[in-house]
Amino acid sequence: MAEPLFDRLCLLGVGLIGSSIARVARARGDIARTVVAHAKTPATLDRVRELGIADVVEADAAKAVQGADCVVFCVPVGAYAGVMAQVAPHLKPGAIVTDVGSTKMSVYRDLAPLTPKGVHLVPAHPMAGTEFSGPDAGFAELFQGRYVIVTPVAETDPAAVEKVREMWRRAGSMIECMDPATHDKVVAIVSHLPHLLAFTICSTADDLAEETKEAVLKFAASGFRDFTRIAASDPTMWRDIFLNNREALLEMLARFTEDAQALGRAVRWGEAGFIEDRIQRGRKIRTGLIERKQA
Ligand SMILES: NC(=O)c1ccc[n+]([C@@H]2O[C@H](COP(=O)([O-])OP(=O)(O)OC[C@H]3O[C@@H](n4cnc5c(N)ncnc54)[C@H](O)[C@@H]3O)[C@@H](O)[C@H]2O)c1
Ligand SMILES: O=C(O)C(=O)C[C@]1(C(=O)O)C=C[C@@H](O)C=C1
Repeated sequence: MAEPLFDRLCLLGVGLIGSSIARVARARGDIARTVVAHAKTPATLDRVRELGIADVVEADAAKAVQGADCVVFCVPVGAYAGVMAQVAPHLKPGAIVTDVGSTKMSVYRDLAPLTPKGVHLVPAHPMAGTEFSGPDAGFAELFQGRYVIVTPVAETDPAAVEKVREMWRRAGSMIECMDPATHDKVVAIVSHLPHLLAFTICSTADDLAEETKEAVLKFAASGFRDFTRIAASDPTMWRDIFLNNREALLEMLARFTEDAQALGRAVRWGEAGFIEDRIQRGRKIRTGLIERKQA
């Protein structure tokens, strides 16, 4: 087995993503010698102890980061600045601070000004997840075969970037580097807008059920069900994502609205060719995704 990459890895937040990192680190043994886990609530801390997925479980964030050579923010992106304010004075000189947050410009905005000199900030985002949250939801294979986007900037230390890349390689992921603004645009269309649509379609169906006093959802077959899986995601996490990728999300929503209206217009005027073309494009994207997965 290769030497562990880190002596002490500290996870701030042990929900779906943090607990999956803890599990893969434990399963492999070559990511960290010691895994320290910090969470906000006593219930989560107790559960992490029961699950036995970390070597040290620490209620105090400042104590948790002490001596860690890598600290991973695994909390909702809206909590970053507050957590960093607690831990910054206690970070080891030369330590790497990385994260798993779904937005990346906000990470620079919230963490960079508080990061002590000599500590390396290397933001990252695993493109892997589920609709479940909390420490029980995690699993060691979550990152297997999935992309992780790392978003260094010109000043980022290349050696620190390489260590973060290697951590994700060992977790089974494929790594791509991207600038933070491009990242936020890409995820706005492939992740944030689909969630916004899913939350909205469920609310609309719910309103309709109230208006018609009919159990609309009783008749939901697999099309609507697919939306409800996404809509079951954690409210705090998604509130924070929407508010911290506001510009890119609103831009994609505006484009989507225009395109949806164009399709609506085609339906109104019976433009069969236009309608069929849109459906064909959807099928092509689905087929392409499946082919890429099999390749
Ligand atoms: N769920 C996904 O599919 C997914 C995928 C990729 C990235 N992410 C990102 O990963 C991060 C974590 O998401 P998750 O799905 O693991 O969420 P989660 O709700 O399962 O876990 C969040 C954890 O953070 C803790 N926490 C919240 N506020 C805190 C605070 N102020 N101080 C300390 N701990 C705090 C919670 O107690 C919990 O342990 C988010 O930033 C999210 O954007 C999520
Ligand atoms: O699979 C899911 O349920 C997810 O929502 C995962 C998903 C995504 O949209 O693809 C959600 C947010 C993350 O930042 C990355 C991945």
